[in-house]
Amino acid sequence: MSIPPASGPAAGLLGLVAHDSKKHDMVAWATEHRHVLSRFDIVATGTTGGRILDACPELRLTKLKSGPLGGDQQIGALIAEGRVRALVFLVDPLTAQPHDVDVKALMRVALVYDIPLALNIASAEMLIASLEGERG
Ligand SMILES: O=C(CO)COP(=O)(O)O
Repeated sequence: MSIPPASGPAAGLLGLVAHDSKKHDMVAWATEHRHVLSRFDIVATGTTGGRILDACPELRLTKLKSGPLGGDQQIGALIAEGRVRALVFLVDPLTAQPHDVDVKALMRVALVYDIPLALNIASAEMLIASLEGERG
């Protein structure tokens, strides 16, 4: 993986992650807001990132490992390093995840470092509206 350095007009990475049943919502959200997302360097778990890039190939998005294979932990590590500005993590509350410990750890580290964390589309809409306003 090659994560861009933390500098430039939109410093700080955006993290994008979605469980399988939420990937369609993530792609629709990213497509709708691609003009805002294009101002940022993005990191995403592998499958989520691939789906977003299929729809929005212009985005500066680094695909990490798939969530169950350590991708959630990679994003958590970037949060702990102070690299992540905000995280959209569309979780499936109705399906057990084999890597539930990783899911909880990612949410927990986002809380520990007090970064904006959107766990559903309603919150993701508010988050992106805030980013759009900030960045003009
Ligand atoms: O499992 C995930 C988040 O917990 C997401 O991983 P993928 O984007 O690789 O499906």
